[in-house]
Amino acid sequence: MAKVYYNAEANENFFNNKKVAVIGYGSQGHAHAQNLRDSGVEVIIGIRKGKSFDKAVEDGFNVYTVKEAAEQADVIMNLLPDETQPKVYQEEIKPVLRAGQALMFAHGFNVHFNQIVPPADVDVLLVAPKGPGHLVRRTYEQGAGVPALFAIYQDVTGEARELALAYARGIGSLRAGGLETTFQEETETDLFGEQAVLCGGLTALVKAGFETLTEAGYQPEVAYFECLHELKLIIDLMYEGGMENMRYSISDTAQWGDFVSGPRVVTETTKEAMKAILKDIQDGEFAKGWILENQANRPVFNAINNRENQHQIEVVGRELRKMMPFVKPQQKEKEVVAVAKN
Ligand SMILES: NC(=O)C1=CN([C@@H]2O[C@H](COP(=O)(O)OP(=O)(O)OC[C@H]3O[C@@H](n4cnc5c(N)ncnc54)[C@H](OP(=O)(O)O)[C@@H]3O)[C@@H](O)[C@H]2O)C=CC1
Ligand SMILES: CC[C@](O)(C(C)=O)C(=O)O
Ligand SMILES: [Mg+2]
Ligand SMILES: [Mg+2]
Repeated sequence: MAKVYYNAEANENFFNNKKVAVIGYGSQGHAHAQNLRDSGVEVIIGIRKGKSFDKAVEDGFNVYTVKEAAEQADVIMNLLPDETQPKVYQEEIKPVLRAGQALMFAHGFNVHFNQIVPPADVDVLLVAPKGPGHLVRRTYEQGAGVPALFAIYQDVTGEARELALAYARGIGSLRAGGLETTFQEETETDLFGEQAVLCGGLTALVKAGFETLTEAGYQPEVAYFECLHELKLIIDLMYEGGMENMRYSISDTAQWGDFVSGPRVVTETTKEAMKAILKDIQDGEFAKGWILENQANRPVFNAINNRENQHQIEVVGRELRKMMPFVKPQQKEKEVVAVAKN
């Protein structure tokens, strides 16, 4: 089994007399910054003027431009969106990078696909939480954490590994476990996971189930509860104790249906499609498409996003959730609804 690192294996004093600049204050940025601060690390924020800037100030941080923050920090954690990182790096980080500083990422995309080529005299590493930023913060506050991968791309100071572990500890990830990897493995597995299983695979599965029921004449509200709402309850059981634990809790009828019908939905053809997705990731085809889509100002991304937000499962879900005050939107929902109405 791979070695898994926990709090005891990280140097809790590593950040004494060191300053961390968290660049970006979005999903991961706010979580890293607040968790590190609560772990006793001196954190400053580098961000453009706007919503995140105001939020970081409101949360009590010293907030600077990206350039100013990068200049005064020992460790620079790059938490801008992947697609904006190369330009901001070229214009605001690279000009002030000093030998011996550490340049960090939470995803290897730009380094692995050569969109950012760091100079040879800085440490380059990643600490990539395996979970959404808002959960990185929420679980930390609950005394738990989200597991993380860490990888060293360049170690000029001889301290990069110690930094990676101390950083992962500071954001709470070593409460759950840290695994060493490479930039290549983190990038390719992360892209594959989000496309084929966690986000793309899951939403496609849920929509197909919902559409199958509603097209057969069943009530959309019933289909919503069956295919989306209950998913969290089922996933919670898998999160807590694997598929075995979920199957222990469901009826034997459901378990038999799971065994005989699951493989009819996810077939060898599905696996072939997954292999094709993985190949596109490995040979850079997916990265190329995403970079070009951003250069063209995201026409396809925006069109699909609007269409998805208006899908019947989303419209019905918004109404049903209003009657479940315990299912509170914790972050984005208001903005998503506003976009869907436009
Ligand atoms: N989202 C997640 O949970 C995960 C993300 N990651 C990785 O973490 C990194 C950050 O992603 P994520 O947290 O989703 O990013 P978000 O989109 O949530 O946040 C991006 C932040 O960067 C700011 N920003 C955007 N453009 C600029 C710019 N040109 N100059 C200065 N600031 C800017 C935004 O500010 P503003 O409000 O002004 O737009 C915002 O604060 C990525 O590498 C991603 O792959 C890794 C694991 C999980
Ligand atoms: C699953 C999506 C993710 O990879 C993540 C939250 O880990 C991301 O890029 O947001
Ligand atoms: Mg991920
Ligand atoms: Mg990802």
